[in-house]
Amino acid sequence: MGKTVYLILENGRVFEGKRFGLSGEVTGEIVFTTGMCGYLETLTDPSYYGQIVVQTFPLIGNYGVIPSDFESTKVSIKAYIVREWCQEPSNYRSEGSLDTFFKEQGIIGIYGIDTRELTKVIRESGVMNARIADSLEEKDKWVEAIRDYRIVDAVNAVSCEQISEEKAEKEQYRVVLWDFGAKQNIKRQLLRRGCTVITVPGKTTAADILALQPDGVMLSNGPGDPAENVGIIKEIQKLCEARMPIFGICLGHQLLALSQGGKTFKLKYGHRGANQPVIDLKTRRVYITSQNHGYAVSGKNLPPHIRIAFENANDGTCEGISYRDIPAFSVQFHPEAAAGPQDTMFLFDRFLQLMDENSFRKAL
Ligand SMILES: NC(=O)CC[C@H](N)C(=O)O
Repeated sequence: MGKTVYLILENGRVFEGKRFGLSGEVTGEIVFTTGMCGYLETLTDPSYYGQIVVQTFPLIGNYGVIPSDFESTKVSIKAYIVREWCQEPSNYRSEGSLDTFFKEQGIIGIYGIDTRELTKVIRESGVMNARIADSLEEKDKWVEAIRDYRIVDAVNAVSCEQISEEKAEKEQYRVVLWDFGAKQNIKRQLLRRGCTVITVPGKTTAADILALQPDGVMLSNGPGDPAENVGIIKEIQKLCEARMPIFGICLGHQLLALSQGGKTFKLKYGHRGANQPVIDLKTRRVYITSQNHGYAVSGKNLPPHIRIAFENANDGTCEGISYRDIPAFSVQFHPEAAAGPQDTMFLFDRFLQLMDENSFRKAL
């Protein structure tokens, strides 16, 4: 711990820091999140698969490691970059420090870097790749080599392998959670509302899902470029043709739009944090949301049956869609929060209403 280590950016910039967690060298896509708390939810969000995550908030690790705050069972990030990490966390729920946790999970950590300067570079140049190296001897080689790094086959890398079911205390609905790298708080919010949740792997077909006779399908968040999931997009299209009630979140929102003729594009540096304002275009009310995404659905040339329902108040990008001719809606932000504001939790209740209005299973 504390050994000098270098962060080499694709644009040639180098930052020097100190090690914690696992030793070793790694390449990844470097992104920053502005969340001031919730580092455990960030670390265990499978959507960060393949990425080197930078925290702009300087004090990290202060309340230790608390497994009940995890959003998945493992850490999918490539590496973690912080200004300062707390070596003696203080919290009755803590089960250890980040250093120990990173060694168990096989994660490389760097501290002592000017994360605000690093964030400014990413904001100005745009998202890029980076390499964590023990020396600068091969810097020029790596600056060239890391340009080719891409996050591919991401959903398969993080999705569950088997179907599993968790019963609600008082079952009112049966919902399939299509796991593209789902955050656990999506399942918790469904269970809390009387939904028995059947979690299925990313590679599941529409026919398999329909055979489970759900009242609705939740399309989960997840990592990578949405457009690479050609097979899943086709299966979602079949669910829409069967008029299955659908609620999509983040990657699920993007895949649903792609299945309905929409397009996605990569943002300059993404939206990641817990203070992203979105406008409900029907009520003009602004909600503060939790977000973690590098792609967005294009608001241009949308097919006529797709209506933008939420817009990002900072940059005007699409943050939510409702569909005119199918029982479906989706949002780019995270209504389940974890971490972040819970202003938009009501969307889970809107999903229950959608299932009531379309009573799919009862119609079978
Ligand atoms: N959290 C997510 O679901 C992210 C969606 C997608 N991988 C993106 O980066 O835009």
